[in-house]
Amino acid sequence: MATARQCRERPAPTQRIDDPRTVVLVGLMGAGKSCVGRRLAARLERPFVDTDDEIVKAAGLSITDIFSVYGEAAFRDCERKVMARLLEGPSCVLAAGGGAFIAPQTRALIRARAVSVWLRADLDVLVARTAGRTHRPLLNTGDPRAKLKALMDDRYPVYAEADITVPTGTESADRTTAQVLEAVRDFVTAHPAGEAPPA
Ligand SMILES: Nc1ncnc2c1ncn2[C@@H]1O[C@H](COP(=O)(O)OP(=O)(O)OP(=O)(O)O)[C@@H](O)[C@H]1O
Ligand SMILES: O=C(O)C1=C[C@@H](O)[C@@H](O)[C@H](O)C1
Ligand SMILES: [Mg+2]
Repeated sequence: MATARQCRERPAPTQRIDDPRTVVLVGLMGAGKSCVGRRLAARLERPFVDTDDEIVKAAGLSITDIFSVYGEAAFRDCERKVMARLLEGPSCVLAAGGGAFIAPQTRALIRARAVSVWLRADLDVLVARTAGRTHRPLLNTGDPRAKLKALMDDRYPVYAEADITVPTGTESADRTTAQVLEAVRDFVTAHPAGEAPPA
């Protein structure tokens, strides 16, 4: 079963990839963008940056408070600006917020400057991984499963535009990280930086 403990496993050996692009992880809440992103950064010996943390720092408020005080539209505005700043900065592993890739201008920037990885999980996995946590305002409803299902229907066709898709389920976070690492290595070999992104 997926548990928070899996994020504290001992990291595997480092394995750098000689490619200047930032690796951006996208996917729904609970997909593992933060958990796998942190591990991937350690393995690639790159800085790890989490968009949600950067938004909290910039706003001086928790995500829950940004939603409740200013509303979701203001949060999305902040998210777009923070993503643009991070994508202009030094190469890193970037855990995007769950909705970041849905904004067309953010998606275009990611496509131009980064390698994107969709962590694709099914509904049961997402429900299990997000259960009992209160820091995700979109899921603080009477029926988080229904909300996740609605978001899947809206967003999965968009996440599918990512350069790479890695399925994630009941395997360990280390295992997912290893799969992402291998997929990124294959992608940058097939599509070197400086070439036009694949159609
Ligand atoms: N194979 C796995 N890969 C990633 N996370 C896993 C895995 N197995 C279990 N988990 C657990 O699932 C949870 C994933 O949560 P995480 O915060 O990383 O998701 P997220 O995609 O960053 O969500 P959000 O969009 O809300 O920030 C963590 O508690 C992690 O320990
Ligand atoms: O999927 C989303 O829209 C969100 C995901 C989180 O990462 C946060 O960015 C916020 O809770 C909204
Ligand atoms: Mg996260």
